[in-house]
Amino acid sequence: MDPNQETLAHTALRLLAPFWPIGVFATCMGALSGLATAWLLATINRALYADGDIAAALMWTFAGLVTVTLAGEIVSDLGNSWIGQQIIAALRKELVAKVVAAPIEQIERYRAHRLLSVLGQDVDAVSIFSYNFSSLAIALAVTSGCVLYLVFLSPIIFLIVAVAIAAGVLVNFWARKRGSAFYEEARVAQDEVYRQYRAITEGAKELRLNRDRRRRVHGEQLTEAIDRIRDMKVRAFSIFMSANAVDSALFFVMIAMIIVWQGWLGVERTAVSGFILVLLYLKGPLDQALAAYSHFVNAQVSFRRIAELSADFADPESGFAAALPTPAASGASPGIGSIALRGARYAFPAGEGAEPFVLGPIDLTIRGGELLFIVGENGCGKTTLIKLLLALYPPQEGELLLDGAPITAAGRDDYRQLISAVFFDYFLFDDLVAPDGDVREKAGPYLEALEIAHKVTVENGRFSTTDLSAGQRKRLALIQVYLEQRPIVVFDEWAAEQDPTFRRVFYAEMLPAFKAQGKTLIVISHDDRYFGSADRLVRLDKGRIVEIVEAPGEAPRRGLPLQQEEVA
Ligand SMILES: Nc1ncnc2c1ncn2[C@@H]1O[C@H](COP(=O)(O)OP(=O)(O)OP(=O)(O)O)[C@@H](O)[C@H]1O
Repeated sequence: MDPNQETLAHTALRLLAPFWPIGVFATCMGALSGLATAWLLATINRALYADGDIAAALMWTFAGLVTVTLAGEIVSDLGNSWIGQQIIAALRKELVAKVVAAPIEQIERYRAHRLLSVLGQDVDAVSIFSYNFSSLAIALAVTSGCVLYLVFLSPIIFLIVAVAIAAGVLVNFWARKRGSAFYEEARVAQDEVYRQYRAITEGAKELRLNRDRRRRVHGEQLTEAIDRIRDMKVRAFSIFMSANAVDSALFFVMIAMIIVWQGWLGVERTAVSGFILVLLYLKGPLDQALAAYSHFVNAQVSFRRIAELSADFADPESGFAAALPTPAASGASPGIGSIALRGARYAFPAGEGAEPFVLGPIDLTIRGGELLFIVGENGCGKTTLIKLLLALYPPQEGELLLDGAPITAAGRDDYRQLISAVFFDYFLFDDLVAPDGDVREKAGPYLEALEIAHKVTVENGRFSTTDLSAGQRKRLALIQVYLEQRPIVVFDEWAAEQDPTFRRVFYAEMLPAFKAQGKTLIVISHDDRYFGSADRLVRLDKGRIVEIVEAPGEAPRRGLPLQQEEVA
């Protein structure tokens, strides 16, 4: 295992640290309850053998011990459950914080379905264990109290009990090893289930149109993965249930041995009945503890996944402190001088049997206030280039400069706050965030101008609906860009879903209007009809800049294919 990865125990202790006083108190109360239970059983045993009437003092002892037992159990139960929930909440927050602060390439590599599977299912598995933790803690406390009483009653009989306990521990150790392997396999199948959940929700339309694919996704891939989880969990449960059965058998064999050997061992009858009373009482808490144990093994498997995610996302991007104000929030955003890539190169990791895609080396200076189009065939690297320009991917070689100064790792997040973007695979947030003022008032004129005011209003800072056509949804994404008032604006094929009229409005009116405000515009486009609207056009091919055309609207073609060195 990776040494950086924490074990379940380490993490539990780390997360438990802030609550240790309550934890110690709850555990002490549980132990007190355990001791009181043992004492209670001893009192009952004595009362059974008492001559004549039971003394009032004994009754008071009985009542007092019942009160202590119940109070201890309740306090311990509440305390441990509360701490369990605190730990789960802390774990959730810690993981979410790591994902939010992780470099974008890390999230892309990890894949959404695996991420959701860990954040959902694995955290839930640990959570279920934490619910059971209090019963486990109480059972252990009660058992410890009872064991003390048993040693006091008869050390010789206790030896038999100790041998049986040791045998039980060995059986459970074996069960854990076998059961854990099955839980592990079930966990692998769970990733596949989450992958297919995305397919049946996000690919719902396609699945309705293609019966063969539907059969494959539903009837084969998903069903097989679900069945595999069921089979593996049933096998794990069978192992744990078999271990429980062996433990129960050991338990009754132990009682039989005590009864049969009592004469030979020369133990008093009160001690024998005390033993049997305590052991029969203990059966309940022990069964509870064993049930919690299978949840514990499952939680351990899930926790390994959580630890892997934690380790994978261990290096946050710097400058992510939530308290930092967004630079653009401090008033109207000033224009920028230039953004430049110098010898910048970015390569994706090679896929199986495929050459890795390499962008660069790129030398490109974008002047402040210009309208730059990035064009080229599918897969030539346009989106990768803007991810470099947006500091979403750090260049593996070369550098990104703003006004001539390199953007360091620490400055990346600040730099990104200068940019508004609508990506091709954008996410439409239904709430609006603006640096200042009332978003309702501010968004109104844009809703009108974008011709969606009859469909959408802004209520309490949110769009009243986002159930719109693809083109209309993209117009809503544009409203966020208007409200952000940032000096750099990036559009990745924004107009792809727009009707011809609105496409023209975008290129002929909206882009020039942004430019008139002094914004620097980077636009990825396949709309060659409108390439003439650009101040400059950069053409990419296979990850390299092959052409830069100045004022493409002024002449049919002024640019010539360039050598890479000439492109700066
Ligand atoms: N996350 C990724 N992992 C590995 N390779 C990737 C990844 N994203 C993109 N690529 C590769 O990088 C190449 C460039 O992709 P990019 O999205 O930059 O192209 P593009 O020019 O924007 O294409 P399009 O016009 O289709 O949007 C692609 O050929 C693809 O194989």
